[in-house]
This record gives sequence, C-alpha cells and structure tokens, in this order.
Amino acid sequence: MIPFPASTVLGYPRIGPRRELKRALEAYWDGRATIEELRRTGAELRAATWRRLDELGLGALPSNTFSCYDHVLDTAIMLGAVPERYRAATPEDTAFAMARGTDGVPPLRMTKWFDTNYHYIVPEIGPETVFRLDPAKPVGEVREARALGCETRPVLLGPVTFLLLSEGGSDLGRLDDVLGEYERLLGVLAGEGVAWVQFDEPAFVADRTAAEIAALRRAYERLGAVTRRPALFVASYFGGLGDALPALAATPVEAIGLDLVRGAPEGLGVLAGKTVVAGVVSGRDVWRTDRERALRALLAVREHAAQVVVSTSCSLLHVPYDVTREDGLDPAVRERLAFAEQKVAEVVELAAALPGAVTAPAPAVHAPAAPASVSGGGRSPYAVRAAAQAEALGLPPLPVTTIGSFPQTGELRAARAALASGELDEAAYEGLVRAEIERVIRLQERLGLDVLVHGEPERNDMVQYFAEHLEGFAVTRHGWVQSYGSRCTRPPILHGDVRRPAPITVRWTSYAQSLTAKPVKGMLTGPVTIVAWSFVRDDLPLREVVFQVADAVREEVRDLEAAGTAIVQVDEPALRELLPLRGQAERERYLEWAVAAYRRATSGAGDRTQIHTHLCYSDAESILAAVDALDADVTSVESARSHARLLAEPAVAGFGRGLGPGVYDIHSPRVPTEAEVEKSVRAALAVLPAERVWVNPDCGLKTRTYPQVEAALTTLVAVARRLRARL
Ligand code: MET
Ligand SMILES: [Zn+2]
Repeated sequence: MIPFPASTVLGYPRIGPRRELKRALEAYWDGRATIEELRRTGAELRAATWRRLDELGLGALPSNTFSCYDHVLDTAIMLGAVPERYRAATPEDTAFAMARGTDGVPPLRMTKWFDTNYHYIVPEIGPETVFRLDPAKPVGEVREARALGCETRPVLLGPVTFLLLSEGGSDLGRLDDVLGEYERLLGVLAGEGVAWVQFDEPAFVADRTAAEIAALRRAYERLGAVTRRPALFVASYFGGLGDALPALAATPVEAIGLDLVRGAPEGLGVLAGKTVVAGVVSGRDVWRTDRERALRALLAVREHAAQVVVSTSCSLLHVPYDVTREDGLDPAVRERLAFAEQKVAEVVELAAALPGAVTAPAPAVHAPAAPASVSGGGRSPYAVRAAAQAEALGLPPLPVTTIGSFPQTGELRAARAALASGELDEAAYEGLVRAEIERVIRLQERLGLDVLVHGEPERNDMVQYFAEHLEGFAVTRHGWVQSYGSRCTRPPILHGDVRRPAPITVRWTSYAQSLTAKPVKGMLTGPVTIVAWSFVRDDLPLREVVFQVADAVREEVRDLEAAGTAIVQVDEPALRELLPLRGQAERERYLEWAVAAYRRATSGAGDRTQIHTHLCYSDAESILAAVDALDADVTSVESARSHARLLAEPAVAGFGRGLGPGVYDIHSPRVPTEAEVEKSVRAALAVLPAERVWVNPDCGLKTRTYPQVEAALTTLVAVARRLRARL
C-alpha cells in the first residue's frame, strides 16, 4: 500500500478570493494587460491557494486545478486536440480562441459541467485529430508548488470522461490513442518525482453502457500496467459509481474517490486493498457538514478499504472562498454555513477525529411532504390562446425580439455599488435605471424590433435580483463562484420559507411600457432556475422548495398582467441542470414536477397574455418533450452557438408552440453577417411553420457592448423583414 496523507480536497476555487483572475483575464482580452501580467496573477493565485491549504493543515495538496479558462479545454490542449483553426502563439491564446472564437472563427460549443452551473468547452475530436502530449501545464504547476515547499498531486481529467464529453469522441473510438498520451504523461510525472496523480472520471456517475464501463476498466488496466508511474487515484463525484465501481476496483489503480454525500456507501466489498478517498464534506453546497453522519460514512468505508482519506465530495470549485468575510449576513444564518476554507478545515478535523470516532444512531429521515398541487389555472389549450394573442398583439410573422438583458454599462454597475455603500441614494439610483430603460426602449424602436424588453438594468443577476426581493433568501457580498471563463455568479442562499412580500419587477416593466406603443415583455426568472442557481436548504425536499418559489413567481406574473403587461417571459435556463444524472425513472419524475412547478408559476395568466420561456445553453433537444409540456406560448433557445444542432433533431418538427432558435451567438464579440442569420432563420423555417418561428439571439445581451448589439440587432431585423416579404 502506498501511503496517502489522511486528508485532501479534490480541487479548489481558482478565480481568486477577490476575483483577481477575472480582472486579469478581462484586462488581457481588452489589451490593457500583457500575457506576462496575466501569468503573474495566475501564479500568485496558485501560490496563495497552496499556502492556505497547507496552513489549514490539509494533508495532500492538489495541483493543476488552476485554469485560465476551463480544465476540459486545458486537457484538450495538453493532448494536442486543437483544431487547426484555433492554433495561436501561446497556449493561453489557443485556449481563448477555442473558448471565445476569433475574428471570423466561431468558438467551440460550451455546455454545463454535469449538473452544476459551471460550463466547460466541448473539445472537438475528429479522425484527423493527432494526439500529441504537451505536459507543460501539469508539470509546471508541480514545479511551481515545489519551489514553495509544497509537494502536490496533479489533477487531470481522466481519459474516458475526456472522450465521453467531447464532440466526436464519445464513441471512444480514439481511446487507445488518448491512452498512449496518458501513458507518456505518467512517465513524465514519474520523472518529476510525483507520488500520486488524480484522474477525474465523473462521467461514470451517470448511466453508462456496459461497453463504456468495459472501456473504463480497460483504460485503467492499461495505465496501471505502466511500469514507472505515480500511484493512480481515480476520482468520481456528483453521485455514486454504480456498476463502474467493481469495474474500476478490478484494475490496478491504487486509490478510488467516492462521493459519499450523494452516493450511498454501497458495494464497498470490492475495495479491499485499495485506498479510498472518501468524499464526506460536500463540495456542492454551503452548509456545515453533519459531523456524525460523515464519521459514520468514514467508518463504513474503513471496514473495507486498506486506507481511508478524508476528502470533499467533489472539487471546491463550486463554492465560494471564505464565509468569514460575510459580515453582512445574519449571524443565525452564517453559523450554518461553510465555504471552501471552512470545508477544508472540516476535512482536516474529520481526519483527526477518525481513529477514535464513536458512532451515533442514525437520525430519522425527513419524510417528504406531499407535493403542492398544481392548479391548472384558467389557461385554454395553445391553439385557443394563440388565436387570442394574435388578435391582442397583432405581431408580424417572424417577430424579432431579444432575451431580456441589454449591455450592462460600467456606470450602472458603479451606481449599484455606490447605492450599496450608501454613497448614492435610492432616488438617484432609480433615476439612472429609468434613464437606461428609456435608452434601451428608444434603441429597440429605432432598430425596429417587434417585442421590446426593458433591458434588465436594475438587475445585478437574474437570480440574485429575485433573491434580494424574496423572503427566505440571504445574499452574500463576496460569495463568487466561477460559471465559465471570467464569468462568476454569486449564488444566493435559500435558507428558509420563501415568500414574496411585494411586487418586484412591475414598476420597471410598466415604466418601459409607458414609453412605447410596442409590447414590452415582462422578464422573470423561473422557479427551477432560481433554486438551481442558489445554495438550497437541505432540510426540505427540493421539489417543495421549488414549489414555494413557483408560488412567488405566480404572484408576480399576475401582478404584471394586472398592470397591463401583454407578454411575460419566465426564464428557465437551468431546467435541465437539476436532471438526475442516473436513472430514467428518476429523470422522468424530476421533469414531471419541474414542469408542474413552471406551469404553476405561469398558469395564472389569461389566454391573451403571451407566456415566453427561455432555455439557452441547456441542450434543450434532450428534454424537448418536457419543454413543450411547459406549455409556454413561445420558447427561445440557444442555437447559433451550437450550429443549429437543435434544428437537426427530428423531434423539433413536432414541437407544438412558438420557437425562437437563437440566430446570434452572444458569447462571441463577433457580429453575425446577414447571410449567417438568414441561413439560421431558414433552417428554422424548414422544420417549423412560419407563424411559429421567432427571431432572437441565443441569450441575453448583457455581456456585449452597445456597438456590437446595435450591429447584430440591425442584422436580425433586416433579415426578418426580407424573409417576411417572401412568405
Ligand atoms: C441565462 S438566461 C438569461 C436570460 C435573461 N433574461 C437575460 O436576458 O439575461
Ligand atoms: Zn440564456
């Protein structure tokens, strides 16, 4: 048995406690900083992390958990899987080209990392891909940490998960080629004197075919057979390994990591002789660990394993840095919380407590309460509503609209900060927001959009804003979590019963509507998304929490309607995110209640009120039937960025309501050409009746600049007008 220190974590946040990496990246992209400055910030953040983990007493430190953009992208670059069109002079520029596109070259697809709100770049692998290892990044980090006096364990995405997540790689046809590079990597790391290496294989907590599980086994048999190599630690997370556990245990890998927060400690008999890295401290929530429960799980594992290492259930990438900085939080809420630093301390403490631990009886399981009933509301079937809305709204065919947000100016962000710190009063702030709404309305009128939005200038974030106005939520000041690249979110903390004390959005929407004769869409965030992008209390079944939020949204929809809003959009970009990773029956059960919650939120509206929803980067094609079942009159989805993958789906032709497949990739600074937009709209017209096709961007415009938005929307309107004339 190769000794493994008593405690570790699977990974750590990398954006910086004060979002230093975000600032450095954006400065570099804007040409305000050099690549050396960006690299220096990265090195400082890595050093600070290793020092801090060491100070907290953590036994084994990870490295290579840092990334300038995304670790899946880094893995592709490490393996040489870089499509020719993205090759640049430095590895960073290559990564940025793949993630963000360059002039004339659209970026690679981006999608959610399992059921988290982190997004990874989908590698593109083709028959022409020549894998060629460049170990510079993991080796560089090992050396860098060593120079600081820290021995580390490089963390890498495992070869099988890497391929399963890739476009063109998921049939595993290239597994042997990739394994050849991983074998070389093991040799290089051994040469560096690395004792342990961590390969992440989270893909195996989802349903996998027998062939995929056999491939996992074959991969680690091969890597295990490398003669000169570090000890192998294969980590799984976001659930239990199921049938993949015995397969993995049959290989020569020395350590296996299990998520014991989400996965039950079952089937552990196969772990004899192995080191088990036991994930008992959750990396997915912000609650303090239940110490007794964690110790029971550790003891259960210790009965079977040769060695037990206390760890987090997954990387701490998904939680903020440090709760002690949150001095604005209600102390009664704060004392229930643990962020990354506190979780590391818990891991260390549990490892110290383990040898003499005493078991306590298991607490009673919380009995799930009956689901809130779904009121059907007064809505008629779609065809009836569509006729009523056509009459009420009088929209042209191929209506052009946007998803809600307009560019967030630095001025507004500064004003919000000044309001928070008391330097700006409520009335002055309100004046600035109103001025921005007016500018956005005038712009849309000038450009000729058909359904306008107020631009969401009052919102820092589509979930946080609602959390700030609902009871039962707390919001943090510094609790940032990486979403993708330089983008971070500050998930609210849903700790109690949810209630809406007063209308939230009505005054902004009404003000916008007062400025124009065109319809202005009211913009709300849906119950599933509000919950999915928050850290949620764990003492109630999730479904019940979602229904509480649905009731609050329902009140807002009704108030908007009463104030004269003819179109209300309730966004659910996270609908697919909460989908259970394992089990068809579980997924169906989830979709059933998630859809019910959405309908509860929206079905209070009358037939003449048009309900829109928006799903963006959610692989909508995989849950199309559920999306249809939401019964929204119009659904907008991302499509431009994924090159209209959705429209290639045969099931789309059966979609029964209005659909706006995005024709403008808002993640790229690039403005699409008229020819590109026309091609996208035509692709939609080829599968859907013209009266149900909408023209809109992939998502909100808040990350773009006004010149980009103006150019892109001008293009959308021109194309819609041209095609309309030919219908
Ligand atoms: C991530 S979906 C964003 C929807 C929101 N209405 C916006 O336009 O920003
Ligand atoms: Zn979106």
